[in-house]
Amino acid sequence: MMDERRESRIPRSGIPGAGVPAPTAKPLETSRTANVAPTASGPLGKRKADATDAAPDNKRPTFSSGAGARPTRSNTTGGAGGRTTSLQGATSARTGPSAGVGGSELGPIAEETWDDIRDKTGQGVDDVLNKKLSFPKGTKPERKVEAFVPLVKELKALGRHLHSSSQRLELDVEQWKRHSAELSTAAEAERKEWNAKQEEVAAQMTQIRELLEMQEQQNKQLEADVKAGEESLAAKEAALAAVQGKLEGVQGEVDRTTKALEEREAKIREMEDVVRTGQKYSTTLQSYNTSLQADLTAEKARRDEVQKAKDELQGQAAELGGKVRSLEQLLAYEREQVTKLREEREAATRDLAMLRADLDNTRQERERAVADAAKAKEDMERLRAVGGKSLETLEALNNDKATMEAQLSMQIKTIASMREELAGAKEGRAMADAMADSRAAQITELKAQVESLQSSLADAEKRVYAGELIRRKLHNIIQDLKGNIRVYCRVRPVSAAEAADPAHDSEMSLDFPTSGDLLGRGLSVVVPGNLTGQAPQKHQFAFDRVFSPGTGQEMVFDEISELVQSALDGHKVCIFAYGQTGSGKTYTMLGSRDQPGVIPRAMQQIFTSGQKLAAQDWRFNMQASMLEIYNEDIRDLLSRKKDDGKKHNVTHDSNGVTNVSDMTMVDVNRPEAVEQLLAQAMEKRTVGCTHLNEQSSRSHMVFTMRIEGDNTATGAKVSGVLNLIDLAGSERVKESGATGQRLKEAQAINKSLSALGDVIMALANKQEHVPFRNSKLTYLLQPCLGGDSKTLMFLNVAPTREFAHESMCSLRFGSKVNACEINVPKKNVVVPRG
Ligand SMILES: Nc1ncnc2c1ncn2[C@@H]1O[C@H](COP(=O)(O)OP(=O)(O)OP(=O)(O)O)[C@@H](O)[C@H]1O
Repeated sequence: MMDERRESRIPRSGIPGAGVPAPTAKPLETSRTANVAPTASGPLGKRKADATDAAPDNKRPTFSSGAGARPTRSNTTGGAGGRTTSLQGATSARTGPSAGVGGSELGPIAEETWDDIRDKTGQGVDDVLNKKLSFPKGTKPERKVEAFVPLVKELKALGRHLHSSSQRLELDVEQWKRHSAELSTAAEAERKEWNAKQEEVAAQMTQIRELLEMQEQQNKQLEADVKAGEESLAAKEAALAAVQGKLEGVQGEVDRTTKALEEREAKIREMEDVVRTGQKYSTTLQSYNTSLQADLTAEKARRDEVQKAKDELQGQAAELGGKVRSLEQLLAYEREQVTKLREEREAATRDLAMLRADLDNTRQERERAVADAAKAKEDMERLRAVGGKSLETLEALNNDKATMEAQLSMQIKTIASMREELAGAKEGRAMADAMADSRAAQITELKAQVESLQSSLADAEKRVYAGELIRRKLHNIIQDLKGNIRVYCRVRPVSAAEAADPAHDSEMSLDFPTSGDLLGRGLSVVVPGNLTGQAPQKHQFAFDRVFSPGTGQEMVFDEISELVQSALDGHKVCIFAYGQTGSGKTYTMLGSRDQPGVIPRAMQQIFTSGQKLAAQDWRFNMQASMLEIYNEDIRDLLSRKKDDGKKHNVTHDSNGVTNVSDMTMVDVNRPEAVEQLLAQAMEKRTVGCTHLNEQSSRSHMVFTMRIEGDNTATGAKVSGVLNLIDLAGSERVKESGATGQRLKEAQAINKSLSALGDVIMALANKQEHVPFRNSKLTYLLQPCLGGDSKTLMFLNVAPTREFAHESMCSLRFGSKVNACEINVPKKNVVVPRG
């Protein structure tokens, strides 16, 4: 700062005495501060004196540091003395070794550079130049000269400094000139280039101007168009405003429609999702179905094989049974023989004993006779000896002896023959014993054979039963997968009254296949011809199962027990009986005390299974309700009052569970409780005598059981519903002979059944609208018919020709129902997390 301040005092016109013109003060400063490079304020711009910044740059001149290099202090450092510029300094310099007097004496003094002096004394150029020395009077000239020496040195140094600065400046100027010439050349080239570019730009400008003119013309045209457009727009806007009003009105409608549409679309999307999922599921199910079908076919083949084996075994068993019977007869005969022989042997033994006794007697008698003869001989001898005995006595004695001897020989013969007989009897007994033993061995062997045959028969029967169970399960699975309503057709037997009634055509109109694919599934009906000449016609039908008249209640229930079971597994199950009046619906669903039907058996099964499942920590809570639909009114059959007068409404919740308002729900936990409820309900149910059925149901009866189960160990929950429905029978009003109240009932029944027919048709034809709401019955059955319930219909049919037309109608209806697809039944199970 100090330097700058001082140096600024250098006159701009130049340094007097330096002889170097200073173009401006700046070059001087430059030489002072950086004598190797022009300062930033110089014409060449700022340049660092740093050697690393010496990169060649064509546009900037480079300066050699040699010529302008500032001498280093060591080069210039002289002795310590002679550096002061003041008198006081001169005084101190006097002690220096170089102190001398006069100009010649200045030569040997080491020359200080101006920079050293300036640094040391802090003087500027002006200070030195303007320095004046004054001496007191009488100062000796030598002293004065001495005093002038430092000033001279300073001036010399300044002179040298200015000289070298001027040289450097000259060099700089030289370089500057060179650079300037280079720049001029470059500038000239650039100017030429620039001129060329300018010309180019001018040409472009001309083009642009032309374009602009064209654009302007177009703009004008456009403006005119816009104006015309604006006018027509204004006109249109006016028209639009008029339409706008109308449009706003329509818009509201459109908005509403759009909203409805969006809702519909959302629903459609939802449905599509459901359909897609369903399709995926269906594909999976189809493949599963195919594999099940294959399994079923294999199972059927196995069943057929087993059946064949069973038949063979049964044949063998029958044959063996015959053999066993004949052997048993033989055995009985042999036993009889053995008994007889035993008796004979005992009789022979008894005879022998008697003979032995006789023999002993005879022996004794003979011995006695021999003794008597010996005595008589002795007597005779004695008489002869005495000489006086008569000849007659002797002869008599001889005769006695002869008789006795004859008797003896006869007895000996008898004994011999008796001995022979005894030996023969003994032989016969031994033979009989041996025969009896061999027969007994044969019988044991045969018994073992029979037992083994019976056990293999039992095995075969077990296998047949197991195969049958598998078939039934597979059938049920397939039914579930198909999602169809199952139809089991049941044909009742001809009643005694029908058989006895001469006016009743009690010939069978139905026929059942005895073999082949439709065995147990098919039936044909012959519709008799009529007076108009129409020939009798035979129609074939096939259902999921057909029960011929001989089928008992147990077997029928056996076929649906799986379905009932699934209510306990959390499914909605619906079983209903349909058919003409008197065809056996109530018999099938309720049965009698001796022959209980589906409802009591289902209850029994559910309670038994529930108890079994208790071992696996399941607890069930069951509630029952019963209602009838009579003349389109719902009545609570479990209400204590005869007619509670309540209006009952049917609703279905989002899970497809049906609720009927104000119904009596009874907790049931044992089958007997259900029996009581059934008895109570049956007393209340509307039943009447008709021409066709003594105890005809005049209403549709619905028994509902809700089953809630939870597993105390796993926390799983199930919720199932079992709907068991006994529909009122369809009837031809004319033939039923109904009048008055019965006629009204019949009409209501027929109306609701025809509504059921409409619903079935709509479902079978996959119509968009299904008229569930057309009757209380169809609305109540909606989840069973159109939902995800497992549904089965008993199609009850009367067997005789009398009812052939009604049977035809029922069978056709059954086929339609069988074709109805409902959703794949789903289980209501909550499985706890983790
Ligand atoms: N499978 C069967 N075996 C023996 N008897 C039967 C069978 N089916 C029905 N019956 C008898 O036939 C008669 C009529 O049966 P049921 O009352 O069950 O008919 P329904 O279809 O319910 O008639 P409705 O519609 O008039 O009520 C009854 O006496 C019943 O015992």
